[in-house]
Amino acid sequence: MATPTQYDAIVIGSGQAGTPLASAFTQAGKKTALIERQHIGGCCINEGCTPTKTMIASGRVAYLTNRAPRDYGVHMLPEGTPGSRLEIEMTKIRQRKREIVDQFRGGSEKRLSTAGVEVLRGQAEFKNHKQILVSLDNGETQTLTAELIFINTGERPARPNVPGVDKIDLSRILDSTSVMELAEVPKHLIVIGGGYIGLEFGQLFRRLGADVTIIQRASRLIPREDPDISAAMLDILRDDGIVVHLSAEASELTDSGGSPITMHIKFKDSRSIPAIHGSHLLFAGGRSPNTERLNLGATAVSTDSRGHIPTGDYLETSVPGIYALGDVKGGPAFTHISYDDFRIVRDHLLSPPPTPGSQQKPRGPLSSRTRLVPYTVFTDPQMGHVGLHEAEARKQFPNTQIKTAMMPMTYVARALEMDETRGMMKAVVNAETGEILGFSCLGIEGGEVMSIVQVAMMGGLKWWQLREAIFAHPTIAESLNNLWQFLK
Ligand SMILES: Cc1cc2nc3c(=O)[nH]c(=O)nc-3n(C[C@H](O)[C@H](O)[C@H](O)COP(=O)(O)OP(=O)(O)OC[C@H]3O[C@@H](n4cnc5c(N)ncnc54)[C@H](O)[C@@H]3O)c2cc1C
Ligand SMILES: NC(=O)c1ccc[n+]([C@@H]2O[C@H](COP(=O)([O-])OP(=O)(O)OC[C@H]3O[C@@H](n4cnc5c(N)ncnc54)[C@H](O)[C@@H]3O)[C@@H](O)[C@H]2O)c1
Repeated sequence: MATPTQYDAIVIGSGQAGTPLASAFTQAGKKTALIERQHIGGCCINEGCTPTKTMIASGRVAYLTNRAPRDYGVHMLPEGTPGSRLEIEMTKIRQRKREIVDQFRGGSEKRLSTAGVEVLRGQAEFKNHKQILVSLDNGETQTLTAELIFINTGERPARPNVPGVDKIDLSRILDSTSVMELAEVPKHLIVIGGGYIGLEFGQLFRRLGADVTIIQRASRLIPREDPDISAAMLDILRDDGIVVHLSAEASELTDSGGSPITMHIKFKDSRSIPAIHGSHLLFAGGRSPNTERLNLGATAVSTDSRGHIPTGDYLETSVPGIYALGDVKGGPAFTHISYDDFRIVRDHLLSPPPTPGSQQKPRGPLSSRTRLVPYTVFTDPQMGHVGLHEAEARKQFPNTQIKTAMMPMTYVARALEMDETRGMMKAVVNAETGEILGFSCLGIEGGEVMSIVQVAMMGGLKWWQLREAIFAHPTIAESLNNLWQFLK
């Protein structure tokens, strides 16, 4: 048997943490191997954030084009004549998406090559807690060994588990990756799952002209969010013409009659509706971790009931020297959190970059437990959130007076001027100290508004300092002066 090749560090998976980590280790003079079985850059660049947000940009143009004559007095002539209607060129939308993905992936590949990282293309699995076997794409195998091993293998779409799904033509059953490769707009897209993926794609395809029905098992959409936000999101999607069934599950799928997909729906209460018919089914019911092919049984690395790898505050697994970063550790499943996992590991195992003018680290000791977690759902309007939701704050601080401020976007001058008044803002504060504990903005540019409050939270500003801050007029940000009048 060939002697294993010795490295200082092995990174499995070229996700949002593994890619910069491999570069940082190599640049620190450590012999590092990065093993990737599919695309450099992982999910975000290839199948997640980048392609979805590129296509969602087309959806917004379609939305505004539809509203242009009615709401903004903007006309494209000739109009009102037979044949004047919005036409969607799905292949052009898809091509734009492919080009942006290629550009972003190429950038990642170039950065790795410039850093001098040794990239192995193939599938990695553990032989023991210090050795990795790689089944290379060229059919050969290679064994590597290192004192430090980093798992950044991410997640993949969970398989649809609806009875009858195996009888449906496979080209009609889509996940978050294949739905972006459609050459035509589906006639009627049935979306299973009312989480971020279901909402972003459901709204996109509605805007491109599809009938869309969302079937959500939970009693509300985006159930991890504040109930007030979920309710406002439901209003927005219904206003867009999307049919939403809550507390509902597909009980059976059949391929019958003129429609390719017939779905029978079971509600948690006594409601019943006739079967619905769709042209395509998008399964957006969650994601599963890529751990089952890692042969973790050859190590003592623990996994939870769903296959995620739990870690400590500094991302070490149950085995010293083996770390897990990104979605594979069980969330929060966001690109910027995976990237921050890279920062945490870098700062603990390599020297952190110096902070100009100070001996201190930029954020104090980095840890996955103490960080603020912001995120944005790219529906339109966006839903940006940072920190605690009201219920979380009340649970975490039972003996503290918690107050909330809720303001509809109809109170925001800039939103009125733009005729984009759907949604609301909600802030959660410690009423005794003035500390801002959490903030959500479901509204036009909600992600950007949230980021302003995030920076205020990072700087320890009290809510009244935002009330008195001078913001340029008329920005959406200036509504952070007015929000606090609703505090109770
Ligand atoms: C449709 C969609 C939209 C999204 N939109 C957003 C968004 O707008 N904003 C946001 O913050 N997040 C978004 N996300 C989530 C985001 O993409 C992930 O949180 C992010 O990519 C972090 O992933 P990661 O670093 O854990 O690993 P990943 O990016 O998933 O990379 C893991 C890599 O490991 C490789 N791999 C797996 N197993 C092995 C093995 N055994 N051997 C070798 N290689 C292996 C895989 O091929 C993959 O390249 C979205 C996700 C989806 C699906
Ligand atoms: N903008 C962003 O940041 C963004 C966008 C997309 C995805 N993501 C990340 O990807 C993760 C996965 O997203 P997701 O939307 O797939 O998962 P999710 O877990 O957020 O939502 C899935 C939803 O589907 C429902 N569901 C599951 N099985 C069902 C069934 N059989 N019938 C009806 N409903 C069912 C669940 O109740 C749940 O609300 C997110 O949690 C997020 O971290 C982020």
